[in-house]
Amino acid sequence: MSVYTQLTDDQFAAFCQSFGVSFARAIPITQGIKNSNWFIQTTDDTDGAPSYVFTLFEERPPADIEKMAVILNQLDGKLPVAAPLAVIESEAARTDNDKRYVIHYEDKAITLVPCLAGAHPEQTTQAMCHEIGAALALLHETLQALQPSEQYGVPLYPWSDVRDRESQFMPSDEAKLMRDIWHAYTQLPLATLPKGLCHLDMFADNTLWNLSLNNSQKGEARLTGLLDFTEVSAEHYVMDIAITINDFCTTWGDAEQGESVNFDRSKMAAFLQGYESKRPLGADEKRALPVMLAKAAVIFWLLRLNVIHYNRTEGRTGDNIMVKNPDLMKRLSAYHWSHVEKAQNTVFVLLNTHSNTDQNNQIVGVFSSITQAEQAREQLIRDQLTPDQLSNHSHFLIKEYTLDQLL
Ligand SMILES: Nc1ncnc2c1ncn2[C@@H]1O[C@H](COP(=O)(O)OP(=O)(O)O)[C@@H](O)[C@H]1O
Ligand SMILES: N[C@@H](CCOP(=O)(O)O)C(=O)O
Repeated sequence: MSVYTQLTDDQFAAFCQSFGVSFARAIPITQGIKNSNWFIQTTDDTDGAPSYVFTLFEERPPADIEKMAVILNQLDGKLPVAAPLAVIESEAARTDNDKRYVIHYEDKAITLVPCLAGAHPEQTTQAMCHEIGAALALLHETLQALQPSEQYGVPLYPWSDVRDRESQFMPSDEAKLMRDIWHAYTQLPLATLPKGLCHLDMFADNTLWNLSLNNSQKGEARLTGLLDFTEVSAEHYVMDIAITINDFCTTWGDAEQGESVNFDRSKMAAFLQGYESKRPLGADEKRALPVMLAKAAVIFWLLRLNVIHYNRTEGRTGDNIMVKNPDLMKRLSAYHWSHVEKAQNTVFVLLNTHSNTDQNNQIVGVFSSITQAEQAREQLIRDQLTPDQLSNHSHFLIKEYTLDQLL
């Protein structure tokens, strides 16, 4: 559980009053690792269910949280988000265009948002991956209205500083893995990949779903909440896609399960289908995805090491501090990187098995991806064959080779 700052009931009551809410009880929230969160019951909550969530932002400065409030208001009505309540101002202070959503406590921002229904999923299904894919695409599209995006997003965290600090203490193979992935990322066409406001932390535990037994059995869990917009920044959409895929499409094992990390490629296909139902991906985004998946896992490997670093240096200890296991993200990075390396060492050879010039198969072309080889085969068939020959083109074969097989 993460509650870093302790507040008295009198403080809660006064802060809630600023938002026009009559405080009855604060219940610490057990999830979350960045901020202090409480469910708030009001004096009108006779059934005991809390109406609001009170957040004290431990890291982000109040100016960033004001930006987050604008973003949430932009998404409100399109996606299931909890937009912050406005501060009740005196008549003299209030102007229509000047609503405030944040109050301050010791230079930290506080917001009060409606409590959304639903629960965090312990497991995901293909249908849920499809739905979150569509929701993320809608988020990307909707936030395009806020321009220039850099002005609405918070600055990206300086992950390369964390990498430099942490990689000094890593075994050399882990530091090499991180370095190789980072290098491959810098080789992507970063200047031209589409960019805009991204959530950057859309993990399953930042989403809420209607998971009633009936719905789960029928595979009909519905998305009821998108949470934690503190990291929204201008970034490549494909990075946001990779971050979300990494969590939704992976089954994370705990210590008893040997900290296993099982990535499910059919869930990823469902996610991408959902995403593309709202925003089709460009060919360059698709090509970048395997490296982005590895880079996204590296970022969260570093993020978790960074939380441990700050807990240590700031003396934050105790039962109410939750940490997430960096090693799981390290394993996911290694898994994705092994796919990138395999793809880098694999070629797809298009062969004409009915060649007139030789008894052997004739090599028509060598391609770095199966898609390119298939496109070339289709083009060849369209260019060379008459319509009645089209049905019989099975002599064009595509074979997969590793580079060392060709030497
Ligand atoms: N509007 C909300 N409705 C319901 N639950 C919420 C809401 N906001 C936050 N929570 C709960 O609080 C937890 C922590 O919130 P989050 O914003 O993820 O905190 P942190 O930034 O510390 O990670 C969430 O995982 C969720 O369980
Ligand atoms: N989702 C991240 C870290 C941020 O945690 P949150 O609970 O504050 O969303 C992770 O899993 O490492």
